[in-house]
Amino acid sequence: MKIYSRAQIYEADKITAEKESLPSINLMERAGGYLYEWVHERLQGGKVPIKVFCGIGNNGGDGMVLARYLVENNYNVTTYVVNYNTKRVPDFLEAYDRLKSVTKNWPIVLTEESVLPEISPQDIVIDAIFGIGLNRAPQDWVKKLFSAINASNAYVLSVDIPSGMYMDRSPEEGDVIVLPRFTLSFQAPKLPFFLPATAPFMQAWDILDIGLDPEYLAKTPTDVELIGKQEVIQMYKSRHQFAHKGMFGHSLLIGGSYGKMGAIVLASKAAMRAGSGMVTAYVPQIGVQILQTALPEVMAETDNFNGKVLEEIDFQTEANAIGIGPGMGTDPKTVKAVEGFLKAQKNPMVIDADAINIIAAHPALLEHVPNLSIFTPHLGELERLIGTWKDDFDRLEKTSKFAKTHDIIIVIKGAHTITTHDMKLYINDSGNPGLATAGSGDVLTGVITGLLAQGYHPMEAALMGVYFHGRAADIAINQYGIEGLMAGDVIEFLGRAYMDLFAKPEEPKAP
Ligand SMILES: NC(=O)C1=CN([C@@H]2O[C@H](COP(=O)(O)OP(=O)(O)OC[C@H]3O[C@@H](n4cnc5c(N)ncnc54)[C@H](OP(=O)(O)O)[C@@H]3O)[C@@H](O)[C@H]2O)[C@@H](O)CC1
Ligand SMILES: Nc1ncnc2c1ncn2[C@@H]1O[C@H](COP(=O)(O)OP(=O)(O)O)[C@@H](O)[C@H]1O
Ligand SMILES: [K+]
Repeated sequence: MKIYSRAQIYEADKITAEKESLPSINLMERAGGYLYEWVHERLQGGKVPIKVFCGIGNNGGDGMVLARYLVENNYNVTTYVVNYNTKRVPDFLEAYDRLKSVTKNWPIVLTEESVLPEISPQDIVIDAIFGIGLNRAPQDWVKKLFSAINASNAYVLSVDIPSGMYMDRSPEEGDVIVLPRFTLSFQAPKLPFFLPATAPFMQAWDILDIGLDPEYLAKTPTDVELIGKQEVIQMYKSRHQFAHKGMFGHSLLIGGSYGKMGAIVLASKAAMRAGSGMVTAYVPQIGVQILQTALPEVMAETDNFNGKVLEEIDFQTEANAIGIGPGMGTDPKTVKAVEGFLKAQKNPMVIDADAINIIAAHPALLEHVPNLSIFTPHLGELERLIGTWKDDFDRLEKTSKFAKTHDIIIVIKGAHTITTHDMKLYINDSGNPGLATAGSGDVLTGVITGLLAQGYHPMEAALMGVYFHGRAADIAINQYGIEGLMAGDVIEFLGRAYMDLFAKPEEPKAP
């Protein structure tokens, strides 16, 4: 699914109005109408007090249209104009007039001088104060209103985006954002819905299709995409009946050290479950027995030393894809081995954990990393690789520039893992906090390596791998719960994640 920028949303709005030869207020009427349908479906005429807070821009206009529908349908509504600016926009004014024409209870105008209204926990609050147009810090009295809404314990429904949330920067000290129970966003999700500093405000949300011009939406390329089941289905290649293991590639997982063999065991097993025809693990001698006992399906290769860490990386396996890093450590002998290894590589590979740390500490090695290699850092590893950042948006910009400069793919792991290549961002839509457990990153490395070995393009392997990893965890928590989930369980559910691609949605239960 495409995620549009603010400029693209405004453009879509303009083009839709032009194409339909309708005044832009009609789009606002449509948006407000859909908001009303959503609310009405849930309240069914109930007399709960509804407080609609409207700004003076188009977001406020949407709120005004909703308020008018609520008034016309005899709901118990009080409407407020949060008059934060003298520049009331024309469509807002029109919607405001239309509301005033249907009721004697005109909206209450709030300014800096006003006493803010009491909001009780039984109220429903509609937050239509700021939408995607917020571009500077609101005045203190407006922030006080946001705080009062948040402190009220009322059910808060935000229109389009929680007021106070910016489209292009994370909150800073002193910023206040409305914390809604639900957000109804128009047409498509927005980037901040997925970023660590702002996603916690999006506890629950849905998209309202307000009919922006489908042609414009379809043909406009976006810098950001959301990757879910539909996108992964397009990349998936099914197997034919006469397939044999030689057709699905040989994965080589390099890593492990004394006390950290589990990481490479997990990665190797995950590569098998992801469908790699064969898997070999290249580990220090100390780890061979552990690996062979844990995973009879996986072959082992080892170095010619007898230490606790890898001291050389020299293998016979003719691998279709290599994943390096899990449990490997950063011993100086291993660093030397990685240097030698990287200089000999030509094909894209998966670079994780200590392999990232080694490259971060020896940036000259980057020039030997094959193009389109996939780095899978968590935020700590990413910072070592690219340096610090100001906020979530700055991190995305710096990471995508770094990936572009070195022609690599970077998978930024987190609650919403974001993959970047060629200045584009791909946000993953699967996964849950059950994955916040030791070893789940190692599993991801194995899955991506296994997909790469099967001949998927590195971008497909990265996006599909991240999706399947998260989806497997989503299915697994039905059995293990979020707290109970372990990395090894995710591997056991990878097959189910594949099957789920084509699973029919459950039939609704008979009444
Ligand atoms: N486009 C679409 O497809 C559709 C959009 N729709 C709706 O429109 C919403 C976007 O509307 P919007 O552009 O009018 O912006 P909104 O958030 O209402 O802010 C109003 C203005 O406030 C100003 N301002 C900013 N920060 C400020 C501050 N701190 N303190 C004081 N003032 C501040 C700033 O103007 P400025 O003063 O910078 O000129 C800004 O323009 C969108 O979220 C959705 O709900 C739907 O109707 C249907 C289709
Ligand atoms: N709250 C969360 N929601 C969804 N996925 C998560 C969450 N926390 C962690 N993950 C995922 O779990 C994995 C953790 O990887 P990593 O930090 O490398 O763990 P480890 O080093 O223990 O293997 C990543 O794929 C990350 O995206
Ligand atoms: K809002």
